[in-house]
Amino acid sequence: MSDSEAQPTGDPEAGRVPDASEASNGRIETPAPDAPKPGVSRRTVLGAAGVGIAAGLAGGAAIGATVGGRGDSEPDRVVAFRGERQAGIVTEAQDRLHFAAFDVITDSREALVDMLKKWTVAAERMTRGEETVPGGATGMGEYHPPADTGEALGLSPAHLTLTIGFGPGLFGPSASDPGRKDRFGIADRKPAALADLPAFAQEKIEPSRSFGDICIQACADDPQVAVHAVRNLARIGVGVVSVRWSQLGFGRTSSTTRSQETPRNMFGFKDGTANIRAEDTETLDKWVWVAPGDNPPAAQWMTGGTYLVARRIRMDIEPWDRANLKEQEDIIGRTKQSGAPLSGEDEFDEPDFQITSYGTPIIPLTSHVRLAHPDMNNGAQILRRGYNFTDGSDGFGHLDAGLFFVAFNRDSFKQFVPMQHQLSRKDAMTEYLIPNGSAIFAVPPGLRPGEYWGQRLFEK
Ligand SMILES: C=CC1=C(C)c2cc3[nH]c(cc4nc(cc5[nH]c(cc1n2)c(C)c5CCC(=O)O)C(CCC(=O)O)=C4C)c(C)c3C=C
Ligand SMILES: [Fe+2]
Repeated sequence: MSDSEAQPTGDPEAGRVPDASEASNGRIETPAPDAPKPGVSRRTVLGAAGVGIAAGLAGGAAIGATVGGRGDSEPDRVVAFRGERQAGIVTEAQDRLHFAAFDVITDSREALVDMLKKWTVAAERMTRGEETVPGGATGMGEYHPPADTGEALGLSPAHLTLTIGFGPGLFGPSASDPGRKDRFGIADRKPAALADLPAFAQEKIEPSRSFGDICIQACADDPQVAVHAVRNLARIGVGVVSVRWSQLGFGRTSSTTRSQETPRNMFGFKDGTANIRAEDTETLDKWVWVAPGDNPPAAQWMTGGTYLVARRIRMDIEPWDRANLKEQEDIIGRTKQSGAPLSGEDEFDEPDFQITSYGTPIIPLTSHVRLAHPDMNNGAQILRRGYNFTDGSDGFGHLDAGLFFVAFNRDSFKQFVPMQHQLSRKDAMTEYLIPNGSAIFAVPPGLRPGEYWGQRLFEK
């Protein structure tokens, strides 16, 4: 975050976020002229400025958007904010998550759109490792609350991605508020696939951990960068939105590019082996991205987008830890050491569900991988992008640990929902799981230059 941009001044207008009246034709003009160019971290500019070569450096760098949208080869760790898709979906999964769901607390469409414009400016800046506004943390004068909270000053952009989604409640009645009106005149623009998730067997959904009108998924390789981003968006949104619930995640439980090692979940098993990857473009088109034919003209704003399902799944790790290794492996359907299916030898071997031993399937009928596999789900696939969590203990001697499950799919009611029904009824792992948070959001496509978050939804 920039000290170099800070222009110490007593002028309260200096570096403030432009408001809606300043944006011509709804376009957001994002980069401050003196801001580091994409691809140049705050730290780089700071160092370079010290020897007087900042301008040359800033002019020469480019965004490091690789196939997963993340520039691992770039030392500066910036993921492109704009593009055909929102970042944070096929972007190589970062190590940390701060996910926040907001209630919209105003009935004013103008106030909501104004906030979305401000959010866009701040979000794009933060993904570049900049303050929400130039000089926001310390450069706005002594007598004004800083426009950036400051805890990311000096930190790398850390591959921060900010992904926005809109919940069913934004469009009128929903599970969180069944009596709600169409406050923003957008009910006709609600896609059919943006409906509340049904109840599933064995879950204990807590409304205070569920639903939401808008979500922000902040992923980064530094937890402080992700938390700073959500905190500052919440601060900018005061009076328009309030945080309904949020979740921190500390270790990814999926891989989203072929170059990533498969991580492990809180059961100690490799998780993400059979996930869809950024490189699987045909599979993504089939199972993740919304196509023009999926929606009527009023909901075309979702074309190129996807639907995000979030589930907070507490894992009963203490009883799990007392289960023997064979029992654990039979529940998952893969070996703990290598992650290979019980029918194979290597992690990436295709599971063979036909093989039996003494008449019993080697991959048990109640195993997780069998029941979640496309063969058992009419071919359906989903892109998983979840995180581990531990939120202290429950007061009864157990860790409140689990998996914050995030999945992206083209139509949750044809993909996630039937899969989840099957798992919650038959999966042996269910005995160790307590899903207690649940939400669905429509995630629009990425932004073109000058667009703001939600523009295609709110502007006809
Ligand atoms: C409804 C969808 C799914 C939920 C909810 C879910 C929860 C969940 N999963 C694990 C651990 C593993 N899952 C694995 C594979 C896997 N899981 C799902 C779907 C849901 N999981 C799918 C579609 C798949 C892939 C199936 C396939 O095609 O083979 C695995 C195996 C490794 C891997 O492929 O990722 C593990 C391990 C936990 C712990 C959990 C809830 C807490
Ligand atoms: Fe799973």
